[in-house]
Amino acid sequence: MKDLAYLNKYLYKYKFQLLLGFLFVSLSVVFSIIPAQLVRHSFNLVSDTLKIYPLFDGLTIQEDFLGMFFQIVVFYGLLIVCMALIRGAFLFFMRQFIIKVSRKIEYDLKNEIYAHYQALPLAFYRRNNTGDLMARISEDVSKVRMYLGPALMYSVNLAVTCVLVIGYMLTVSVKLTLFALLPLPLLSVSIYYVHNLINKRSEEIQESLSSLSTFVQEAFSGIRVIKAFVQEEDMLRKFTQESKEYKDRSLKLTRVNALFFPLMLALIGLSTILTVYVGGVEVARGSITAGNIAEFIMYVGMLGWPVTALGWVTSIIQRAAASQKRINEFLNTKNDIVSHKNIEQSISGDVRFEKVNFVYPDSGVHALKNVSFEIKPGESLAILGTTGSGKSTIANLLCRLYDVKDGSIMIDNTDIRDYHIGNLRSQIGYVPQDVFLFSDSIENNITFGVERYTQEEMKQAAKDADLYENIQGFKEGFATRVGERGISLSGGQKQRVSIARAILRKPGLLILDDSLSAVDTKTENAILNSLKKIMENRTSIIISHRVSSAKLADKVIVLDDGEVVQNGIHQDLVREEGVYKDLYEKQLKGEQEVEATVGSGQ
Ligand SMILES: Nc1ncnc2c1ncn2[C@@H]1O[C@H](COP(=O)(O)OP(=O)(O)OP(=O)(O)O)[C@@H](O)[C@H]1O
Repeated sequence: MKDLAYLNKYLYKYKFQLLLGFLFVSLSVVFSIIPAQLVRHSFNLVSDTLKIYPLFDGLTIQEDFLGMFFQIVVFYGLLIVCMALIRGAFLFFMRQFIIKVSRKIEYDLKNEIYAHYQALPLAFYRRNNTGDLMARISEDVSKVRMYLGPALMYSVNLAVTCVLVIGYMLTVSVKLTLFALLPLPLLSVSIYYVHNLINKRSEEIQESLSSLSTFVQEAFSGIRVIKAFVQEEDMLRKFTQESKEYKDRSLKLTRVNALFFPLMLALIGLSTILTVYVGGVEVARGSITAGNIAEFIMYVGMLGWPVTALGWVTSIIQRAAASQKRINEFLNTKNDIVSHKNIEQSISGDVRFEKVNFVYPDSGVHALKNVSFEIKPGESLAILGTTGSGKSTIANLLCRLYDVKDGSIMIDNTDIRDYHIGNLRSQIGYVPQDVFLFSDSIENNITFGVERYTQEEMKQAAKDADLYENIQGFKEGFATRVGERGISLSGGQKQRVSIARAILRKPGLLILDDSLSAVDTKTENAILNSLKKIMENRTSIIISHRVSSAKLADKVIVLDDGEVVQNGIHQDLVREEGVYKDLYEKQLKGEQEVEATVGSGQ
């Protein structure tokens, strides 16, 4: 329960609307009690009239008496209808205020969680899977909203109804009140259990549904592999199995759901029977009137729903508390990548690694060992190495996706940890290894994150990334949509959109993390030559497996198992015995073989 205290700040924010909502709840209860009392009066009136009427037998006054009696009954009827209308209006305002507040808090909470997610470091995303992140911002927030809206509303309704109705019932007859209320706690407890069962079954269904959707989503994304491996039949069998699981669980829920209303009606019915029986005995004794029985039956009806809601509300609150606990776990996760000095300055691209050792906090992998190198503004550095040797880790550290703990990284003679993170990142053009394009137009993908740009600048970025000609070939040019519901770009085209995106920001530091792997050597050379012009007074880092990418760079470092094993310039390194020369010869031989095959037309 203490987890839900986190939401108090929001309840406080909307306190006036909530208080108004609670006022309307109370008024609606008052206006549901008045009709019951009017019914008692009219019942008593009818029974009194039935007693008096025969006394006027044979007198002319009997006709007038009857007329007056009907008028009064009609008057009572109209009054009851009016009360019902007024109550209806209050119920409307009650929902308008309380449920609206719950929706507003749901909106605020989602925004808060999303903003917090975005601030958290990459390590957080590696620890938690996407499904879990999504569940907390959607399902868990919805469960919390049930507490803020319906649960609060019905709790207040229950409290006011119980105080007013039971209070009044006790003044009429303590004995009748006790008998009438006897089955109601049973109702509350059984609804609590039934509702918990319903929740359990619903969660099972939710699980089934999410596994079914994951299955379908993977099957559609991987349709090429499925067709190539002729697995359609097998996939259909698995789908049918998942689907059957979902159906069976849904049927189980339907069975429990069917229990809800009969149970409620049976217990309220039991209350009514007890009221009529015990009330009848009391009327015979003359301690209460027939009107009292009629009004008690109405009271029992009025208490039925709030008492049912008590079981329901208890279960909602329990679930909301569990959900809020999960949300709080994420909200309390601290971002450990922080700057104390928050320096904001434009960088010229002087980069220095000084004895950097880096161990990934989540996996414990020692990715960089004593790495030192320096790049001057305007220089380009190629980082080569075998897979897993730590190349991308250098890019991660430069973008401050992780912070270095041992050794230091200096940019323009300032420790990278002293920069304002947003300011630093906005000056880095980072093209990650796994290219990501949004389902949007090519233009929006290129200009992502750049607020001001001219069409000319955007086109120039596309030209420098050797992409312009390709885009001209598309019917809608830069407005062509990519990704889902758009066209599919080739691997090399995607990489070049990503490069154009980085170039357009006119970065002080450009990092290409294996971003030319999907283009041929001719395109690779064209892009690297354009980059040379653009990056004249800036720095570029080209991470690659290919020597062809490295030979145009001013400097090369070779990594092996996190260590710098060679450094120098291409011309020297190809002569020096070592990894670089081996790689160069292997790749040269590969290229010659390809040329020979193409040349002989095989
Ligand atoms: N985010 C991460 N969390 C934990 N461990 C990581 C993470 N990223 C990389 N590693 C580990 O660190 C080591 C170096 O990885 P890195 O991605 O820097 O290699 P790389 O040289 O870029 O490889 P490749 O050429 O295959 O991309 C690897 O053993 C890898 O498993």
